[in-house]
Amino acid sequence: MSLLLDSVSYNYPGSTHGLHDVSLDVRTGELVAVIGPSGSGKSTLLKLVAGLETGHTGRIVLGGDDMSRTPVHQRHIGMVFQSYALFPHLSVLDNVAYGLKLRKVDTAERRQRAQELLDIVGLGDFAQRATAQLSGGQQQRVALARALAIDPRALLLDEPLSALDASVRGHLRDQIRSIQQRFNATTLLVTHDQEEALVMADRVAMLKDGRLLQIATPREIYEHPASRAVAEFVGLSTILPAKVAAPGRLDMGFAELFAETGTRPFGTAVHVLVRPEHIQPDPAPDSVNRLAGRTGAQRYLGALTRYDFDVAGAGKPFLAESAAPAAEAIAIAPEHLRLLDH
Ligand SMILES: Nc1ncnc2c1ncn2[C@@H]1O[C@H](COP(=O)(O)OP(=O)(O)OP(=O)(O)O)[C@@H](O)[C@H]1O
Repeated sequence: MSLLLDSVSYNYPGSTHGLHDVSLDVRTGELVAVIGPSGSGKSTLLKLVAGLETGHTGRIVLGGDDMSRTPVHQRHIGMVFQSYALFPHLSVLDNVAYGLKLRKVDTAERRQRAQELLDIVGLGDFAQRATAQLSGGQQQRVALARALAIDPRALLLDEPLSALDASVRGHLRDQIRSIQQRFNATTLLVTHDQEEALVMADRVAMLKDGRLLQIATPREIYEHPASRAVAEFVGLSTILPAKVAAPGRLDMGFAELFAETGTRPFGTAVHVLVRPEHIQPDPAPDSVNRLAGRTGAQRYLGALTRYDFDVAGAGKPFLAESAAPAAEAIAIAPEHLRLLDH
């Protein structure tokens, strides 16, 4: 079932904060990750889709039905939040069966369905436990089973992994993704963890100040960010100002570099984005876009070393990653200098 937001705007009462003219579509079975800095409107977007906040303008359409005036419980949406929010006085099984009870599904059927879902999330043997006896990761899996038990029209995940430690998070990330795909659940996932977004999502939507800056596949948003704000938020990079000096040539102030300048006229001011993995250490002396300098701070990451490389006059170091840091020069292939117009 597809989910469409069409020019959705919302202000919290007495405030200018909220969402501003956000349009996006989530296709049936698609997982769209919503990212953005703190206060950018991620949770607000989810609450509007869920119906927990009301009074927006524009349309929220689920499977062809405009939900804008539909109360929370009639939207038939599954939700998983950061805080596990399980009912502590109910067993694991009864937690999962809860939504079915509200929908008046008979006892035998809802117990069977809840047990099936617990099996799917790998907690089949925990049905009779109290929720307090579960780890954080297990509680989040119960929350996911509970959200899916009602056969929801859409699934909303609000930072479902952020309270968990890194080792559990990585594993659960894969598990949630595979269950989401198995159920073909149309899903919005809010996360502040951009790696989580890139790994899990079919597409990533970036919000800032209540506005949608870009929605694109993980690869597209990483390799072709629509603006400086997106480039700075998604992945590591070095971003420097430059001017078009001639077709295919950039004046960086400290050097002239070859780059794909497109149809931009002479003198156009741009910013140049370079990803760490695109910086080649110690190129041949006659290499294109060779920059001499010296290595600064280094962080050993196992297979790779991440390091700063200082080029005189650049104003800030280039952030690079390679098996070994550069000794005296780096080079950046012209196609890896990404020009940002705003
Ligand atoms: N109940 C509220 N009343 C007034 N303003 C609010 C309310 N809830 C959130 N806001 C404001 O709306 C904006 C968007 O908040 P929201 O919680 O959606 O951001 P977020 O991207 O989810 O942030 P975070 O990553 O910190 O959770 C922020 O400026 C926030 O201060």
